[in-house]
Amino acid sequence: MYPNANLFISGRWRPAQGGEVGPVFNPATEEEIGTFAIASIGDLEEAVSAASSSFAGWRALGPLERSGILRKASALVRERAGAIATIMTAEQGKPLAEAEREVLNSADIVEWFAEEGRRTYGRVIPARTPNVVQTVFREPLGVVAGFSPWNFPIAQAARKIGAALSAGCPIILKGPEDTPSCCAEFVRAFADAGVPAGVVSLVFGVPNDISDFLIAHPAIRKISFTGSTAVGKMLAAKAGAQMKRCTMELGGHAPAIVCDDADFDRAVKTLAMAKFRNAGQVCIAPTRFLVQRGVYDRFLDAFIESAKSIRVGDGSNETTTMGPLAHGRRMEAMEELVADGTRTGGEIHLGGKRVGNKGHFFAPTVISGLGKEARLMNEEPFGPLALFAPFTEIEEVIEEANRLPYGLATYAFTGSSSAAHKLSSGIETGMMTINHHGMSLPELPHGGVKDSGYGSEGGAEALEGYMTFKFVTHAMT
Ligand SMILES: O=CCCC(=O)O
Repeated sequence: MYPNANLFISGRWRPAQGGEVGPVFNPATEEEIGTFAIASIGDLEEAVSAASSSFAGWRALGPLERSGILRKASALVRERAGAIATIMTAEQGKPLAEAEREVLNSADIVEWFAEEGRRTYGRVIPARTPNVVQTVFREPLGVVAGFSPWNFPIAQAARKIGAALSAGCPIILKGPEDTPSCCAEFVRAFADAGVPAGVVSLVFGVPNDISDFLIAHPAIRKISFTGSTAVGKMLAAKAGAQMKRCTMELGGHAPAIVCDDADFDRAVKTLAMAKFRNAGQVCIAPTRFLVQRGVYDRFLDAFIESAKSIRVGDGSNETTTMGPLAHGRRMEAMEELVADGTRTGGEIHLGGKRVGNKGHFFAPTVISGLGKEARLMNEEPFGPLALFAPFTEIEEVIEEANRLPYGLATYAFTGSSSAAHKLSSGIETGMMTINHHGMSLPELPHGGVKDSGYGSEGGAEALEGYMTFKFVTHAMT
């Protein structure tokens, strides 16, 4: 039974003031399975007013008590993981096991922020003159507007809610309209754990209307957005005009570099898993497979074999290892990108087309020989497309990695510490994982450079984004 997604405002679950709703579809069947409430301006006004009123109390509660409430929320999420994962699979499509891992990972994220929020210390700076005390206090910024995406409908909400609340900031989260109910169930854990009214609000609606209203509102002090670079730039511009702090976790086009001396089997296994998890709808997914010439043909063949073993299907079926794309817009995007790729000389080794004629299923796809002008070599595919190209020298692959304006994640496999050092120092990237998949854990920084955004959604760096400093110098009398 799919629960329709309501708004959560002033500590109450309720429909939108005007009763307006939008449809939610199951991407595996294309059937309408429920609805989400569309917030009106009146709803948003109430959410901002409740959040503003809650700020002083939440801040005054202090890190220890806030931590206790967050730990309780995290425990509730763990207890409810099975039920929440079932909803996620129904509305987002990912296989049940992946959905459950995401829910548990989200509980970890909240728990980690609960702990780290207890360590938001200031500092004392020795003064140049006697009887002067110079102190730097770290204070919560105020009410946050968070915008979380449909690809990880809970994990990305967890990063924003966890960081904001542990820092002492109330948050109004605009959840993903394509996958609203699992996000609502996640927020329910905070409500049930005793987060005071107004400290967390959840809204859905017309994204542009919501961002226009929230970003312009004087009570909102910080924006945290995860999504495409195009939308991120738009929101950052609006926020910039209002002098508001932002964390922007945007698109990527990750290079996956495999050198001749890499641990071959490990590289194939790790990169195939990273490419096709969540049907490639992952901001840090490896996209450009840049493989050194000595192992290029063998690696391409082995990767194709690995991709062939993927079982595409309804995520609620236990044997499925890759679900559908989350909505029809992604299917159209895949078809257009592949058509452009073949027009510009790309060779399709595997997939390249939809699977079946019902549901948004797109085959795991491997393409090589794309020119640098191909859209695929420049635009984030956000789907199960792996693009292969050979390289000879390390310097050449660094240049190719840096060619695009993106700089989110980079993967590298090499047995040489000197090559690893050249790659990690030469590539403009927010995150780099060498010889394994080592990103996305709660304690690690998570963010990019260049058009991939700024700020961090993970680690101690994330908390910085929700705090400001106040310097006080005091001459004792
Ligand atoms: O899509 C971006 C997030 C990826 C992750 O948390 O692993």
